[in-house]
Amino acid sequence: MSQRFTDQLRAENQPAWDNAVGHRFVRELLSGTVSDHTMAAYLVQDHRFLDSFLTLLGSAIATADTFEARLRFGRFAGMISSEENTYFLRAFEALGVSEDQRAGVPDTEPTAGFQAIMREAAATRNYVAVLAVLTVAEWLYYEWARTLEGELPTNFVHAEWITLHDNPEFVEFVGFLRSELDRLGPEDDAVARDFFGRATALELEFFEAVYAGGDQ
Ligand SMILES: Cc1ncc(C[n+]2csc(CCO)c2C)c(N)n1
Repeated sequence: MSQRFTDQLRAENQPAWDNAVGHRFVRELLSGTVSDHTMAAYLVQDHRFLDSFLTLLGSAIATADTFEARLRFGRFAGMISSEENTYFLRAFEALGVSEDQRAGVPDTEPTAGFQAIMREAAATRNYVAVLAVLTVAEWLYYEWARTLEGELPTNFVHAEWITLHDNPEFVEFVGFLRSELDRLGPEDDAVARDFFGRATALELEFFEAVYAGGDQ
């Protein structure tokens, strides 16, 4: 059997993919040893990621070529607008990060880069471009979350960030995204490769940026 299109894309983007999945931030998160300073720096940036991500999901709803896919994206958009946003707010409270403090933190370069690529993919009105960015963002997160060995960390800020990315609904959604990109990506190969590659590089840079400021 020939290799899945999404497996080819991932293979083409090693080692960036593997370096993101096995990043220091991921290792510290899974073992519950990530410092509050680092976790707060990460979550402040990631909360902004979520905003652009919803724009991209809106574009997926608009450009998908089947009713079933539109329904699937619609359900997912509802889920992340409720449960996931609540996680961020509870985490900020537990970490003692106020709304004013958050507002005073500038976007890191990878955060700005992600916002730009998500807007760019959405503006193409090309379902393949949208799928390529969404697939990286979801699949790569599932790939690190599933590497947990043993017990979840006791701190809910750590534990919930892991279970959000490794639970049956999420696994099903990653499978759906991959099958959509496997189905349509080969017809628009250059676009799929371009967006997939750039999004993977940004995922690695996003983790790197968390440690760039020192004082960890
Ligand atoms: C830089 C960055 N990349 C990917 C994700 C993963 N992600 C973003 S939105 C979303 C949907 C619901 O969880 C998921 C999985 C992230 N959080 N931050």
